[in-house]
Amino acid sequence: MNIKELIKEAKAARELAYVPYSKFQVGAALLGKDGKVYRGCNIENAAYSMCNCAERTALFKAYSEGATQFEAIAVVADTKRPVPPCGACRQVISELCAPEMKVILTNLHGDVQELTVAELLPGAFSPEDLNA
Ligand SMILES: O=c1ccn([C@H]2C[C@H](O)[C@@H](CO)O2)c(=O)[nH]1
Ligand SMILES: [Zn+2]
Repeated sequence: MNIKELIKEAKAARELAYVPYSKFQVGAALLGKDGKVYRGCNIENAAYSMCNCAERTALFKAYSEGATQFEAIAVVADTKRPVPPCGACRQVISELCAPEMKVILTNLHGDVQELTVAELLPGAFSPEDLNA
């Protein structure tokens, strides 16, 4: 699977977003090293703080099925610039994905920004910080 195909997967995931409050649909597609794709959409809740982003939906789906090694994640939304993941997702991605993994941010206009997990959240709080 190439980047273009992974973006297509993210767009398909976006169509399933449950967003009655923000009406802001986001899709993600996480490519496992085994070639499997884990799609994720954002899922909101009337208790707003319970909303879950597309990126974390995809990652939690993968981990819950035993997949922990990934090639890339693509994220798409209808934004002017390639959609920037929120701080919570940057933190979760930093811990659950390798620092050199590709992060592909895009939008419906076809703008694409490619970076690595390490670049997504410099100075992330990490498991090592728990060992005083
Ligand atoms: O990268 C992002 C940014 C926002 N959202 C979701 C959270 C909420 O449901 C809606 C508006 O913030 O978009 C994502 O899923 N991913
Ligand atoms: Zn997020």
